[in-house]
Amino acid sequence: CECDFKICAECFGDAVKNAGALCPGCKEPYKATEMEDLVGGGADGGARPTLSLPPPPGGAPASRMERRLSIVRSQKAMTRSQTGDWDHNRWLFETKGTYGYGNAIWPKENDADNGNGGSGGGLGGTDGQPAEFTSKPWRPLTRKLKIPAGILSPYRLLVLIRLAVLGLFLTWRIKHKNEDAMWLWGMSVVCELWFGFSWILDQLPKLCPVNRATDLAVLKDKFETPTPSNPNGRSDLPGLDIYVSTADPEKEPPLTTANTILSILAADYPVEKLSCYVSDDGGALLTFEAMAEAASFANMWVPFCRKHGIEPRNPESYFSLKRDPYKNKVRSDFVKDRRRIKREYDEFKVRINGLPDSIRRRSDAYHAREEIKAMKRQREAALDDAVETVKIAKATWMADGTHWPGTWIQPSAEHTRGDHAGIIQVMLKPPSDDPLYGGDGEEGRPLDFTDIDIRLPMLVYVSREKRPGYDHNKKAGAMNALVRSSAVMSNGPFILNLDCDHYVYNSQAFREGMCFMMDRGGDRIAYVQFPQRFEGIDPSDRYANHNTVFFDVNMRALDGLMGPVYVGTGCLFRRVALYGFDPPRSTEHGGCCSCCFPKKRAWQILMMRR
Ligand SMILES: O=c1ccn([C@@H]2O[C@H](COP(=O)(O)OP(=O)(O)O[C@H]3O[C@H](CO)[C@@H](O)[C@H](O)[C@H]3O)[C@@H](O)[C@H]2O)c(=O)[nH]1
Ligand SMILES: [Mn+2]
Repeated sequence: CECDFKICAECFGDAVKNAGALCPGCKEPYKATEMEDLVGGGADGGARPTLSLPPPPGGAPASRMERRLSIVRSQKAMTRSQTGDWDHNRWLFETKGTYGYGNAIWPKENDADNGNGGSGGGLGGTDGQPAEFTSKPWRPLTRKLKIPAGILSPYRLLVLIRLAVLGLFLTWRIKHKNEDAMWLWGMSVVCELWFGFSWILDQLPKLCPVNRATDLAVLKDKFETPTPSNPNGRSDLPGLDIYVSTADPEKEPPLTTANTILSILAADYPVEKLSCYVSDDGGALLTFEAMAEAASFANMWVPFCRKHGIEPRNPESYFSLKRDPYKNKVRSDFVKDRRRIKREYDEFKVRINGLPDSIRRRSDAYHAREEIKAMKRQREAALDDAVETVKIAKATWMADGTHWPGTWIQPSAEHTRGDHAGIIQVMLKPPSDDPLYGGDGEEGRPLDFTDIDIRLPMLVYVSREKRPGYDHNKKAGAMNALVRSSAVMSNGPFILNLDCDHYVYNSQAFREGMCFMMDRGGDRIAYVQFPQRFEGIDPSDRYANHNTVFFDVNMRALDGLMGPVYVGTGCLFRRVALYGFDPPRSTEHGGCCSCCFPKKRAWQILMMRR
């Protein structure tokens, strides 16, 4: 199959026998040519079974097509950010109605509420489907959308004019030597040449930026719709491991980390396929207990988000939204539920903020007890000797009355930041495979979660071992430790990493990322990166903290070339890509190659299957 999903020869043989078999990778029917090649090239040659494959689903009726595309509606209301401030990013790009496809940027309110995505989808206008969409015999999960020539051509022209001016200037500079100050002249020529060269390097990728759109409805169709082999319509999406790194509970408040975790646990992705790993490089009990609190609050927060389609699913941001929370909410008990959750969240905050104190008090109490014990023991052991003052290290104690293996508040040997044991603790155990519905609001349960799945994804706390004399490589080291530890626990084929101060703004984002990975030819993609958006920046953004040029111009432009650079966070990886294999072949992007050399390609596939 074109997606190169590897299956063993026998399974493929079976698939060939069953007419209409789908490739388990991209859920597309196998193409007849591949099968003929396989059978023809097989050891026994000869007998070719006649195959009756279903016709390619290219000519789907227009009404279905329309349903799959959501249409960008009024742009005016969207130019205000969630804090109510003027949003330059969006104004700059969305006024054309063509910007922002398939990215995690502020999901449209209507989509967020009806929950079934298409959030990235949409066409610049209402006119028909894009050519990329209709020309393919299969239904693509993603589309590449060209930037309209009206926007790009003037920009290219400007680049050309500047290039010409630059050329003229440099010739003038070189031709007009300054005899009085040759050194100065030489140096400025070298510098100007260098600046010119680096400017060209900077401009070239920008000549062909791309936008991408995902189609969440197709993803749902392919992976989550009941089929004969999957009558319950259980999700077939791949496992996803989310890594959150935190290093220091003083600089990175545990409340922020807890909010990040909550936004991940509440994301719209099959619960049994999602696992969340927190890496704590500080090895702090404070972070550990904050995560435990978050896990317990999630029992309420996550079903609440599912029930009412909350966006964003980070409680701190949600409760500080300036817009009307009751808009587009249909369920009559929303007001009551929201009020209740708000109160619970406030109590949760108080608990988290009280943790440092409670840990200290607890440790003091245990320490006093230990000291008395030690004193007694000493008195019994050496009645006559001169009694020395007992001195024991002041440990940090866990709630169950044992020493915390990580960093202690008062550092002592083997309990400092750079020297402590490894800790791994499952905070939420892996959920059952089938949905577990909550009960009504009675029996002590605060909210009515009838028909709402109340399962939570797995949550694991990891603090890697650290010893003096080793280079722990900061965040990269933490990521490595998580790659290894998650490999023996959930081993999700995809990995997404986030810093503790970043959260998932759009609950559909994981699905959107997966569209790229599961699309035909997606096996050649090592990672998909989300742009970063920032909150709490001053309204006029005088220091350009939104970093718009970087995320929305440079990175998109590089995407049109060979792919953007990795920026360190918010990145969805294919796990095997991190395992150090050779990159996949660089030729063959489908298109012309595959139609010119069908034979060769079929053979290649065949070889790999063997
Ligand atoms: O020993 C360490 C040090 C840092 N971190 C984590 O690494 C992340 C990023 O560190 P930070 O100091 O916040 O760097 P920033 O400059 O804010 O981060 C940006 O730049 C980094 C690289 O320069 C990227 O790794 C980050 O993803 C990117 O957000 C945070 O989650 C930290 O908790 C660790 O896990 N262990
Ligand atoms: Mn940071």
